[in-house]
Amino acid sequence: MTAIAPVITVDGPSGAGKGTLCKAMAESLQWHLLDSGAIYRVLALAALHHQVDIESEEALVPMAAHLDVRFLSVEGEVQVILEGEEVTGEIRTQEVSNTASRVAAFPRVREALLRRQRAFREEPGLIADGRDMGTVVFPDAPVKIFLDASPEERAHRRMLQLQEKGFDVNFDRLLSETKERDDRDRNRAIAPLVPAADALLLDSTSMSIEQVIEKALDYARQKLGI
Ligand SMILES: Nc1ncnc2c1ncn2[C@@H]1O[C@H](COP(=O)(O)OP(=O)(O)O)[C@@H](O)[C@H]1O
Ligand SMILES: Nc1ccn([C@@H]2O[C@H](COP(=O)(O)OP(=O)(O)O)[C@@H](O)[C@H]2O)c(=O)n1
Repeated sequence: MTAIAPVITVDGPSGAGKGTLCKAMAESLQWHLLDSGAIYRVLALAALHHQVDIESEEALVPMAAHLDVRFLSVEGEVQVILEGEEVTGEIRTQEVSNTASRVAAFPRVREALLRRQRAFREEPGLIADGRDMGTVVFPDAPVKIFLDASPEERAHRRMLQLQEKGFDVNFDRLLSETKERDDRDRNRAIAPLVPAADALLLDSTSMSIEQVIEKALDYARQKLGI
């Protein structure tokens, strides 16, 4: 019997620090990384580029099934390529964030992306970042973490992050869009944002990045016996 590669799932709302934590864990353990949100973002961008109706599940499903996306690792950073074009920065705009959470609410769109996400599971292991990694995509993962923080703290982090990238942002608007997106992610009928029953809950509101990484790595090593 072939052993299946282990997975560490990290789910949580926008700005909780999932991407930062997953990157650090992948580097520390030398494991593969799946940024599932980037796949939903790329689908959203493709729909916007091709002027596909983002309210139409019918139109989105074939796009999701045939999405021409590649993730390239260049000097430790992941580049996102859609239909041959580099879109790493473009998928992080507020418009794409909001569109991503709309297209992600359609059951058949999610279904069409499942196999693609599971294909990232390879030896020596995978760190999977998203909303439903521990509940739907990798329910048998031996290590599950649900990372959270207050909406205000998350919007503040996202504001600093966007400002650093040169975007002009307004805190109040960011906070209301963050809350709106969380509500949509938490209340959708399919794969809602909810901690898996066996997930470690980590509230990072008053924790530094280093503290979060240390706590998560200690937990994962202890669970995996490595
Ligand atoms: N514990 C923390 N304290 C302060 N800032 C943080 C913390 N964790 C992450 N950040 C910062 O917050 C921003 C959003 O983090 P990110 O990892 O992209 O979140 P997510 O992937 O959950 O949306 C980044 O700029 C990151 O550096
Ligand atoms: N596994 C996932 C990952 C993302 N998503 C959707 O994709 C959107 C963007 O995800 P993301 O992880 O890139 O968002 P941030 O946490 O970076 O803000 C989310 O708001 C979700 O609606 C999802 O539904 N399921």
